[in-house]
Amino acid sequence: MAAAAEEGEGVRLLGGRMSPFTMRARMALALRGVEYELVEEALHPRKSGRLLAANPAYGRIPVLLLPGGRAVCESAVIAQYVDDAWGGAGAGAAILPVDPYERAMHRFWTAYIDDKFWPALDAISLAPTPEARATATASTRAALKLLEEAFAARSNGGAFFSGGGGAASPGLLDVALGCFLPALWACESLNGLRLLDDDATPLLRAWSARLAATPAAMAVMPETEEVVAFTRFLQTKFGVAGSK
Ligand SMILES: N[C@@H](CCC(=O)N[C@@H](CS)C(=O)NCC(=O)O)C(=O)O
Repeated sequence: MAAAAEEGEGVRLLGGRMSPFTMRARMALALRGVEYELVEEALHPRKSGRLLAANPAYGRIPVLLLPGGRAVCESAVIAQYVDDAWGGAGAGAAILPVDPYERAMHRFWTAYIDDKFWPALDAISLAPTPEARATATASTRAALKLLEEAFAARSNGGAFFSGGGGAASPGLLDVALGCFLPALWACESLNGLRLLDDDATPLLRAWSARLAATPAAMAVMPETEEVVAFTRFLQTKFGVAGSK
């Protein structure tokens, strides 16, 4: 394991096992070989004082708590912090590419995933009407199409978005999109859809299977059935009728 960024008590991650953003942070920690404790935060019926103190800006999980009490919030920021803080001897492969343009591309597409792809995917299962569900499905497919093109451009024929001429380790963009795979598979199952398939998104479909088979993903991705049950719970909570 890589040495912790600071001396003292261990690294902790405030998060939730079913939270995709927590999965993103956990995959980054695993890729860098960082030892940490996952502290499960119950967001309902109210958030803990610990979470609100650690993330007063958003009050959201995940939050990385460093020895000494400092906190890093926002999953993409956490992934990049982990990359910066736990490099060096004994660390796992780098999460961001070395090339400045590729680094910029990883950050750009990570923001796109959070701003466009995830809200569209999330809206499919939580849509209040069949029309809204159809609109969200079309937006999700359009986003995946762009991400398919991004994969072709960034992977350079390699196994992951991180490309690098055959580099076999996932990077920022892999964990940024990969953390939503369990939700995507659950959405497919709940709504009788294929979102990743060999016709529209052959590269992403193959990538998704490769990423899910990595130790970093296997350690944190819940079974699809668990995510289906969690989505049904959310549908009930928000008073939304499922499509099946
Ligand atoms: N942009 C944030 C999103 C985090 C997020 O939405 N977390 C959810 C759980 S998956 C949460 O804390 N929800 C509670 C809330 O929004 O109040 C990140 O990347 O970390």
